[in-house]
Amino acid sequence: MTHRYTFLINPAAKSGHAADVWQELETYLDDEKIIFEKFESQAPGDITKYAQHFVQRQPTNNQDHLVVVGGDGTLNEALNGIRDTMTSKMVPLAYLPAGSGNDFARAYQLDTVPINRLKKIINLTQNSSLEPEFVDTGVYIDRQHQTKRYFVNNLGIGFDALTVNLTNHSYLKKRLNRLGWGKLSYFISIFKALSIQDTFPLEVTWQKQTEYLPHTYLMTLSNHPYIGGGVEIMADANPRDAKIDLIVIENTGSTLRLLYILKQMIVGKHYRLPEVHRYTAEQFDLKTGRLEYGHADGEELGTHTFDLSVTTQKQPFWL
Ligand SMILES: Nc1ncnc2c1ncn2[C@@H]1O[C@H](COP(=O)(O)OP(=O)(O)OP(=O)(O)O)[C@@H](O)[C@H]1O
Repeated sequence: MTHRYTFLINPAAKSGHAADVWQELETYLDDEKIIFEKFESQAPGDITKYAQHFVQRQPTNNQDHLVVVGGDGTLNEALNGIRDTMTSKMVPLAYLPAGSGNDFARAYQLDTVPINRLKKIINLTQNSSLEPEFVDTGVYIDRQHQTKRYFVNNLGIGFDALTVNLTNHSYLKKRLNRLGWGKLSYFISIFKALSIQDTFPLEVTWQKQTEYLPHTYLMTLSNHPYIGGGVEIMADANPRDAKIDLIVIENTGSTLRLLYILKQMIVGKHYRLPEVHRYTAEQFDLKTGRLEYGHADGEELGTHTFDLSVTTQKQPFWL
């Protein structure tokens, strides 16, 4: 039976580098006479719509494959698209990393050389003895806005969300991405965020326990160890255990102390510090008491107080 591929491409990922990646892939697909169709996003939100459309029209055979080309934000959009639809179909996702952070690719050790990754996806999907792997994705209900959304990597409130916001709006990001120094814009934003971010009260409830953390600086929920393009914030987070991992870092002292905590985080010794709180559970309820930035997979959630219920759901991926 013939395999067909639907590619959802975000040409704007990595400040336009993904468009070049796609050109190279398209040439290969044509040369190899692989049957495919492509949908290139014109604006944020398009990938979600294309993914919904794929699920709605997908016949019940497993010869039709959905491949996402872009960064973590693009993958987030695709995941939300396939889950938004009312159908109970579980659509496996294939992902070809072409973004700046690529934390999903890092977590699952995906090949980041585009042609190699494409060949792997074709191999995986055409080998009838292989199955997609079910791994954890985060699902959160925003009680204030009555919405339900999904994330592939992490959801953050406070310092890392502010850093995401500053990076996304940084004029340097584009330039540095073009030079291949995309990470530098993230580091510059970290320093800016350090001078802006204040602490906020957070209430964490899990397994019938509640903890109140009045001086929260950073709060990250994650399916796997990485945030921000390779910062190993929770080395022991397991993306296959049907549990969600949470880290909260409080700031009760000076900026110097904060820098020390962040430095300890980079070398993986932060868990032992009293300001660092680490949890793993099947479900969390989280409430913040001040206006804060939020993000999910680097996609901005706006600035507001948060009242979230977060758990995990398995999603099949061609890894
Ligand atoms: N055609 C488009 N033009 C502008 N922005 C787009 C377009 N299509 C999608 N987007 C938006 O581009 C943003 C960035 O995408 P994405 O996160 O995939 O790339 P990235 O930021 O380079 O990579 P990473 O998240 O891995 O660091 C997303 O918010 C997405 O909604």
